[in-house]
Amino acid sequence: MSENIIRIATRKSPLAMWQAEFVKAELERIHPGLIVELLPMSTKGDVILDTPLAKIGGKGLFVKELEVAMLENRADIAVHSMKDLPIDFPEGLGLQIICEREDPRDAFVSNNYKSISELPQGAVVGTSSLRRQCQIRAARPDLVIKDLRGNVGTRLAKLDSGDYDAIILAAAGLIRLKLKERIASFISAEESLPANGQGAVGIECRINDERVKALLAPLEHVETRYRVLAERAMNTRLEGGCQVPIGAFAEINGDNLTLRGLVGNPDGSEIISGMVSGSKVDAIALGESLAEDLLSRGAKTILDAVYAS
Ligand SMILES: NCc1[nH]cc(CCC(=O)O)c1CC(=O)O
Repeated sequence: MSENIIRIATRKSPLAMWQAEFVKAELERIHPGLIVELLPMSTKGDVILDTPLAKIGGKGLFVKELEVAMLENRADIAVHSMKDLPIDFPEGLGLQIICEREDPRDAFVSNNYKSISELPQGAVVGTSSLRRQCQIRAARPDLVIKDLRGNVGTRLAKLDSGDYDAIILAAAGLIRLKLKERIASFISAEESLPANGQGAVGIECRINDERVKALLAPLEHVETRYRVLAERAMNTRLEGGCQVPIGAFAEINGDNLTLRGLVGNPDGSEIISGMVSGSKVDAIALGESLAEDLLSRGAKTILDAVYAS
C-alpha cells in the first residue's frame, strides 16, 4: 500500500457517510499530503429493511462487510457508530480510536407535540429500540410503541407521513445531519438512559498496521474513551448485543467517573437501575461492577427472557 493513502470502508447511509467524511477531513487536516479515500459499501443490515432488527439476529449486522474489506486489504480503516459496534472483533482487527462524543441523549421528534409527557393517551411512538421502548413504557404505559426502521431520513419521512405521533432518535445523528431543528426536545438521561457508546464514533483497523495506527492517533479523545469503555464494559458483562433493553451512560468530573446503567423488560413493567462512581482510570472495572450489581438484582432473569423470545 502506498505510504500516503488511507482507505476508509463505510456504510452508505447518510449518517455513516457523514462520519467517514468527518474522519477523512480530520486526517487530511492533521496530515497535509495524506490522501484519504472512501470505500462505501452495503451491509446485511442495510439490505434487510422489513424485519425488526431484534429478529434478524446475528452479531455485527452492520459491520461484517467492512471488516472483510480490511482483512482482504481493500480498506485500511472502518468508521463506526460506537453503539452499533459489537464487542468482539475478528482476529487481526481491533477498535483503535474513539473520537470526541456528540450529544449522547435521545431526542423526541414530533410535528405536533413538545415532549413525551405532552403526548395524549394512546399516542403512537415510533422506535425499534427495546431500550427506548422499555423506558418510555415505564413512564407512559398507555402509549403504543410501533416499530420504526430505516436510516434517519427514512424515519423522519415516516413520521411526516402520519404513521406516528412522535418518534425517538439519537440526537447525535440529527445534529450531524444538520437536522437539529427537527428535535422537539432532548430527553434527559433520567428519562431515557442512552445506549452504550451513543453519539461516539469509533475507528477500527488492522491491529498490526503501525503506519495507520500512528496516523489515527491524534483523533483519539481521552475523556470519551473512558466514558465509552465503562459503558461497553457494563454491556459486555451483561452479554448484551446491540438489540437489548440496556442503557449505560458515563460522565466524567475531573478524575471521577460516574456510570449509570439499567436493564428493563421491553414492556417497561420492570426496570433495574444502578450507579457506580470511581476513578476514571478504572473505567472497565466500574462498568463490570455495575453489571454484577444489576445481575445480582434480577437483570439476568430479564435478559434471559429477552434473548429467548
Ligand atoms: N442504531 C442506529 C444508530 N446508530 C447510531 C445512530 C446515531 C447516533 C450515534 O452515533 O449514536 C443511530 C440512529 C439512532 O439511534 O437514532
